[in-house]
Amino acid sequence: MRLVRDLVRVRVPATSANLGPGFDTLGLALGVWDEVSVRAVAGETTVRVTGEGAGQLPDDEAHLVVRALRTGLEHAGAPQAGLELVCHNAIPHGRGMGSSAAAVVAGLVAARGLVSEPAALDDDAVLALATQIEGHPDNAAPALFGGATAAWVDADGPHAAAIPLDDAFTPTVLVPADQLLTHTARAVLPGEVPHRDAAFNVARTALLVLALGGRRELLMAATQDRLHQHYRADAMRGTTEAVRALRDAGWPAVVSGAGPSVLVLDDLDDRTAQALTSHGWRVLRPGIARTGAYLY
Ligand SMILES: Nc1ncnc2c1ncn2[C@@H]1O[C@H](COP(=O)(O)OP(=O)(O)O)[C@@H](O)[C@H]1O
Ligand SMILES: N[C@@H](CCOP(=O)(O)O)C(=O)O
Repeated sequence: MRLVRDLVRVRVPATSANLGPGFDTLGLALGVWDEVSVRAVAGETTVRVTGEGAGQLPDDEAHLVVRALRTGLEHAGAPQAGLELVCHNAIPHGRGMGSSAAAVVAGLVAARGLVSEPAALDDDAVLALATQIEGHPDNAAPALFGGATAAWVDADGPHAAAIPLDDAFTPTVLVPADQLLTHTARAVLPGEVPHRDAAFNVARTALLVLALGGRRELLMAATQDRLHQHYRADAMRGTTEAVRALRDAGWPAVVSGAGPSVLVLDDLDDRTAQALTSHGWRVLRPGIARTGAYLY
């Protein structure tokens, strides 16, 4: 295996995981995109970042996209080289919009673009490596494939399947000012949950697949959760309050990923959006990314 290109560019979408009941399983690709260009060079690795994370991320081998790229090159049996990265980031960090999965998928897909036998880094391989790095497949799957996905892990590794999405489906994302890192939000989850809560979520997750396909009357019932949101409530009080108020008003709101953003599985009305903006929330109507990461 060798490197056949010295410059590749990748785009990768934001993702919202869980969608309420589908903890570590369901995910949705959103139309907010990070762009990374990668040049293989003789010198040492450098990273330039604009947009989200500028001035806060490592500018060397410690950068997450570089680490994922190295993992991809190693998996493909390709030689390592110095790397010159330019990252234009639009996905907010530490907000539950899958920025880390996007960075990992960007690095792995960039590695695919650089090597002589890209099949060594086909979608199965990228999903497996991204899941290893992330620890769960629910963001990596929609970041890679686009649309809505159900992801699961078997003895032979992670898999994903597309969930049919109603064409008229328009999500809204509410982004707070504060970050909450995913590993912090995962640390508060219990090791075990009551059987009745597991059964509760199984029912809602099944309903949600129907609701996403067009059975919108099921959306409120389908977005209930007992596996993660209430355990995390104290770590994101503003989010918990916003989800509760929105649901009381009839909006299918859930915590986006591990939070603290809120995902509303509908097109929020302007008046409510303005009220939230005046309380410090950024209101995004990103649309759905129907395709996942791609080289361009
Ligand atoms: N585009 C990026 N480039 C480099 N590192 C990133 C990028 N996006 C995220 N990260 C790293 O991942 C962290 C956020 O990941 P995480 O806590 O999983 O939150 P989320 O994925 O929900 O945004 C950031 O603080 C940063 O260390
Ligand atoms: N299933 C994960 C999803 C984390 O998503 P992120 O966008 O917050 O990284 C979890 O709930 O921990």
